[in-house]
Amino acid sequence: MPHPRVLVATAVPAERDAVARALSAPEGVDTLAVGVGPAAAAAGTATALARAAAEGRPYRLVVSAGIGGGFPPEAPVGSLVVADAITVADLGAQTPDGFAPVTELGFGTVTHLPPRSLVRETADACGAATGTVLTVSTVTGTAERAAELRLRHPRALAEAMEGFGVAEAAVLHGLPVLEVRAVSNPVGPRDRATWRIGDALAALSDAFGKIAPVLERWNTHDDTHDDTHDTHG
Ligand SMILES: O=C(O)c1cccc(C(=O)CC[C@H]2O[C@@H](n3cnc4c(=O)[nH]cnc43)[C@H](O)[C@@H]2O)c1
Repeated sequence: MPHPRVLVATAVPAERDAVARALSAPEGVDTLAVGVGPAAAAAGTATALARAAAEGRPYRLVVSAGIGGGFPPEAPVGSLVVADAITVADLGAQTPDGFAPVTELGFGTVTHLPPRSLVRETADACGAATGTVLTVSTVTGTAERAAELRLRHPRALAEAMEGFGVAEAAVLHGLPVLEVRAVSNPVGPRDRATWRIGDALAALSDAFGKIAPVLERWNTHDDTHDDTHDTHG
């Protein structure tokens, strides 16, 4: 069987291309645009993982990558964030007492934890901050919602729309997962004019030039902490 590979799942082709052009020896790392949002990300990633396994060339690591919103001041536009926790922020129920995550309702999980050693090595290689990256189905558009998210998730550095979906697919296949985000905009009041998508894509590409060797050599056995779930919401 050929050496198992790494799958990097992005939302859109522009992110996929930013990652792919940074890979000097792309034999071990595949890039795939799976669509925007957690459902498309989960479906696209799970399909790719299942197909690869059925063809006898399974993946050993899955990476969710792309642009994202950064919580100021810790994650300014143009900076990089590597998730040490991938948390879905809006999967639950609105109750008279506020938001209740699905875990409080007795279902599923809301957080996947990437392997510690992989987070550390990846962040060191590209100069990224590490913290929680939230997955949302609706891009935050007000200061009030940003504050609410930070109150609920004090370690959150960034939000995006795919990480948790990619992680669910990876865990289903028994694989470790990582999330890497290049910050294109602040999380807060919606102001499309402030989005720096080109700068973020350039930062994403630069980051993958530095982290590809880490991804290629990282071995699951380096870290056993890859399937622990935080149930705090
Ligand atoms: O409505 C807008 O103003 C707007 C402008 C440009 C792009 C969008 C998106 O919805 C892009 C979502 C896409 O990019 C990731 N992303 C980037 N920044 C954020 C964010 O602050 N919050 C959530 N997701 C973000 C996301 O992963 C999607 O793939 C909207």
